[in-house]
Amino acid sequence: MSDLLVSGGRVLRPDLTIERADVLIDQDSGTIQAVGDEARSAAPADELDAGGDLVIPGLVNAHTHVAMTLLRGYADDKPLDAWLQEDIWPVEAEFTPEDVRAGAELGIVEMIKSGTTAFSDMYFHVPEIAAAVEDAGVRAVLGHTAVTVAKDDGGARADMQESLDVALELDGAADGRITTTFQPHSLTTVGEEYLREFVPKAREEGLPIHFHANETEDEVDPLVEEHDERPLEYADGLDLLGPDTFVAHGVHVDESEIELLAETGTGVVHCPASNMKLASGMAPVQDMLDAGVRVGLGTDGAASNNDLDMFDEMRDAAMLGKLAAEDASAVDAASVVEMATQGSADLLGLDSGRIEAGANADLAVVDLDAPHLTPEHDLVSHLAYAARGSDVRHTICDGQVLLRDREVQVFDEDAVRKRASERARELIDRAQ
Ligand SMILES: CSC[C@H]1O[C@@H](n2cnc3c(O)ncnc32)[C@H](O)[C@@H]1O
Ligand SMILES: [Zn+2]
Repeated sequence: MSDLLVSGGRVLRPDLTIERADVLIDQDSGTIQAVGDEARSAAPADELDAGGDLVIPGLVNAHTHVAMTLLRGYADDKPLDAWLQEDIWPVEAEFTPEDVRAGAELGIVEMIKSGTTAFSDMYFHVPEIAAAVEDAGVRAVLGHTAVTVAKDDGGARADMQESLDVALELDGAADGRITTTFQPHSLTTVGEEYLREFVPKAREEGLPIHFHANETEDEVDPLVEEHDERPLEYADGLDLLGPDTFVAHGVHVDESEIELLAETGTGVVHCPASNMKLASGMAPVQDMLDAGVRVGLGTDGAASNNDLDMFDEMRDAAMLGKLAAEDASAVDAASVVEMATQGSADLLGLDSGRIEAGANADLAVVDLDAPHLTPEHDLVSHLAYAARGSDVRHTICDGQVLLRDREVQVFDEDAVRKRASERARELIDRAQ
């Protein structure tokens, strides 16, 4: 048996208490074998020093478009609809499979370096993203995102079918590190007739569903006008809601929709940075938590954030949650740490996000030896408000060391950056 000992650190336990403990990992099964006294192994095959550090569950980015790293800083300071229609979609039409691979590798390197071990993605050329995930050793929930607007019937049906096919083909890839979702892009960009035809097929196949919902008022208002019901009521009528569904954003949800989310067990991925940058609005996160809605956290793509750092996202979620509730006690530090770990992992169906024997060995080790993390009154507060992705010293996923003393082990970081820069430049040249 091959084992790995993470030694000398303080460990964030599932109840958010902190304990001085070693963590023993079974690398063959990729799970945590023991935490604390039982973890002291006579001669582990490998050891990671966590002296003075905080060992936390690997962060889980529950909604992104990883290859959009190529568009970081390309189009800023516009609202969602204009940003997509005028800037993003015209360039995305030029993406080649190689571009998606280069963007995915860059995004994965960024996530590994900032302690994220799993992500849920919506994009196209998905086999390229899967190949990057396989090589990197991270976990991912992938899928092909279908859009039917501005397509003829044949093109629209082919796109919906591709979303089903990709989800069925890639489920379980990379030794089980890849799982999948069926992905209509949103309730306004996929026509009702296509949802009526394909959602039952996805349900029959037992596929989880991931889509954008209630992101902006400009999206909600025409849906209410057309269907004479709230967007999530419309979605429920199409069998889109349920415990196997998670929606991205959920900004403009009214009380009845919050109740519906809670009743149906539908998850919401809160994306605070993107919602602020595109001026989409403030999600009522504390109201959703109070109502028992399952809430996770995501960065959205790097073109609307503009990074994939989940520490930033925790801080943004706490800050924006207070503003939305007009209550400084709303969306507190513990809530955002839970959202970024167990909350997101739960939505994605992963046994990650908690440091406990039997769970997936997905961990990040945070170096606390920094002025901005001094003094140490409350380490959960530090995770939410003060720590940065660059404080991550080691990252482990599925029992394998992906980042050791801030060095990426699985990719040549410089080569990934160079390739992504070149591809991004050529892509923009082609699009103009
Ligand atoms: C067709 S692949 C996925 C699609 O989603 C686009 N996208 C990126 N960010 C958002 C967002 O906040 N709301 C809706 N759609 C978004 C991305 O550019 C791809 O085209
Ligand atoms: Zn998105």
